[in-house]
Amino acid sequence: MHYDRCFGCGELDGGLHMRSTMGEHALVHSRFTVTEAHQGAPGLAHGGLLACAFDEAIGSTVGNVLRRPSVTGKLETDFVRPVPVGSTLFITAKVDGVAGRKLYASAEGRLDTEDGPVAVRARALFVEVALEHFTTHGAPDALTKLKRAEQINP
Ligand SMILES: CCCCCCCCCC(=O)SCCNC(=O)CCNC(=O)[C@H](O)C(C)(C)COP(=O)(O)OP(=O)(O)OC[C@H]1O[C@@H](n2cnc3c(N)ncnc32)[C@H](O)[C@@H]1OP(=O)(O)O
Repeated sequence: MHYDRCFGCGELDGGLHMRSTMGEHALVHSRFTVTEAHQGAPGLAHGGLLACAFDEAIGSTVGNVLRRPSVTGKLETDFVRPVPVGSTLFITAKVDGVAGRKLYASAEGRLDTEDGPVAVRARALFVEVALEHFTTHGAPDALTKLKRAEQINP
C-alpha cells in the first residue's frame, strides 16, 4: 500500500518516507531513518514521531495482510531505548487477531540492524470502516486519489 500524499509513506517534504514490504509468515517489514527534522531532545528522536512511524508500519501491515479499509482506534507505544538522530529503526509488524471490525496488530523496532536491540514496541487497535469513511470525513475524491495511488485492491 502506498499513497503519495501520506505523511508516513508518501513523498511529502518533511514526511517519514517509509516503505513496507511483506515478508515470510505475514510479517511486514518497514524502516524509519531518523533525521534532524525528527528531533525532540538534542540528538534524539521525538517520541511522537516514533509513534507516527509505528502507526504507519502497523497501518500498512493491517492493510496489506487483511486488505480491509481501517483506521487507527488506539495506539500504545513502549519507548525502551533512546533512538538517536541518524539511526534507522528496523520495524517488524504483524496482525495479532481479528474480532469483528476490530483488528489487533503489534510491532517492534530494532536499532540499526534487523537483529539490533529493541528500541520501541507498539500495539494498535484498528477499526474496519466503510470506504465512505474517507469520502465523508476526508476529501470527497479520496477514493479516486487512493485508487490512482493503487492503494486499494478493488
Ligand atoms: C483505504 C486505505 C486507507 C488507509 C488509511 C491509513 C491510515 C493510517 C493510520 C491512521 O493514522 S488513521 C487516522 C487516525 N484515526 C482516526 O482518525 C480514527 C478516528 N476515529 C473514528 O473514526 C471512529 O472512532 C472509529 C472508526 C475508530 C470507530 O467508530 P465507529 O462508530 O465506526 O465504531 P464503534 O465506536 O462502534 O467501535 C467499533 C468497535 O471498536 C471499538 N473501539 C473503537 N474505538 C476504540 C478505541 N479507541 N479503543 C478501544 N476500542 C475501540 C468499540 O468499542 C467497538 O467494539 P465492539 O464491537 O466490541 O463494541
